Amino acid sequence: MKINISPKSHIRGSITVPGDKSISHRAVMLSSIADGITYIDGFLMGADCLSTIACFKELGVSIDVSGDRVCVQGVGMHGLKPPTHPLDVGNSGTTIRLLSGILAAQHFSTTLTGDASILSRPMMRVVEPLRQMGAEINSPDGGIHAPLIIHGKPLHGINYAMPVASAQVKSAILLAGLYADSPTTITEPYPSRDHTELMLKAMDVRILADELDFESPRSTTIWPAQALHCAHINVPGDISSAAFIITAAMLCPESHITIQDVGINPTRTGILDAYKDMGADITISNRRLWNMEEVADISVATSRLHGITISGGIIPRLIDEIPILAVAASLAEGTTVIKDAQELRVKESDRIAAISHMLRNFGAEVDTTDDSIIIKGKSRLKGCHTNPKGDHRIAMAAAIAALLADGNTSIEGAECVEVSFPGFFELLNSLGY
Ligand SMILES: O=C(O)C1=C[C@@H](OP(=O)(O)O)[C@@H](O)[C@H](O)C1
Ligand SMILES: C=C(OP(=O)(O)O)C(=O)O
Repeated sequence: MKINISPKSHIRGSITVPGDKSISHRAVMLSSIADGITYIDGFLMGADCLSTIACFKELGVSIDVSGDRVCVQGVGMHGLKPPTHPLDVGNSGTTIRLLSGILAAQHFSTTLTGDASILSRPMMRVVEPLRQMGAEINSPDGGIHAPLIIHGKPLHGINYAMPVASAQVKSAILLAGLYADSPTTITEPYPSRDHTELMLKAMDVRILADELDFESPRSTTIWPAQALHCAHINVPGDISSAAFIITAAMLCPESHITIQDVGINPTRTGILDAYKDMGADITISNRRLWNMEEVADISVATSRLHGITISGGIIPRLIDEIPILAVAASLAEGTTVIKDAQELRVKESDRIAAISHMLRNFGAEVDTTDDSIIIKGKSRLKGCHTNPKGDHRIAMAAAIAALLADGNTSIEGAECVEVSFPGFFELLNSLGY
């Protein structure tokens, strides 16, 4: 599907964004292996989270969807059934990696596969620690890429130092650790999102993490569990989706927007910190807790931005927001340098290459290295024809750039936004004029 976008002069309104993708995945996974029924409200009906639901249905869990409420009839930690054919995770890295941790401990074998992007993403980062725990995981190339063939085994607790800060790897190990015969400790170089830990804690699992210090390694220990208990999960709005609207409001003239009920877990708010450092007019109000997750309303007004340099511990806290941050940087005064971002090379696409390709299409000045992006502001963006090649975050970043460019833009294959933000274009249309 090709979408045409013309510039907008104002972005105004009071809105909500769809549910958090990371929390939605975890809600289905954990309630499936919990005892009893769980109601999940505000679930993200995006393609990635629907893949997670489809996989658990194949594993014998009864899951009903009505509106944005999901009802999961938990089968207990040992109640999953062997699937009759390979499980398809679609485009979702979170699904394949977290599910690997659960399947490694089952009494049956499963094959996990996905789309072309998934088949090219690195899997050894989960295969290696799960093998250390006793799992048997194979693939045609020895575990480097999916399809993964997982033969469930009795697992042992391990002490594991993760080479990269990745919530998917950490969560896979924690989920396997639920089933192990002794405690498991994981240390990450910097804290990554901790939704799995908070949800497990809310389900009465014994789990303990170091105090949050964004610039230091963080260790987390999980003790084996007998059972998980849950009844209701309210999913907050996804800050990664809100970031696109926040950016549009900061950069369009005479704009003001409030986004209600957004998750502001501190392991996810790197984008707000970076934007504030760039001079953004952002206010957080109405803070409260939903199932141990912090939630708030975020208000943003048109802002004069300047370039910044970011590196180290903030990177995992805004990893999915770097495509849209790069658009903001192209319109900020001065240069922005994003360092230590090598993980972007192994997302749905090589996002370092994709960001620079997309921004150059709009006429911005961008340089890259193996692990960094350097953006020279302040460009005058020019409408263009661009193809995000199936990467939802690149497509949405291009759409926001298009609102701010001179002339019209067309985005090829724009339907990929459904992966994480169903209704994105409709929402954008309803906000500006
Ligand atoms: O755990 C999660 O829900 C996610 C973790 C991040 O990936 P990594 O763990 O690979 O950094 C992020 O990019 C992804 O969109 C969602
Ligand atoms: C990287 C992403 O997701 P995943 O790894 O789950 O495919 C993303 O949503 O930007």
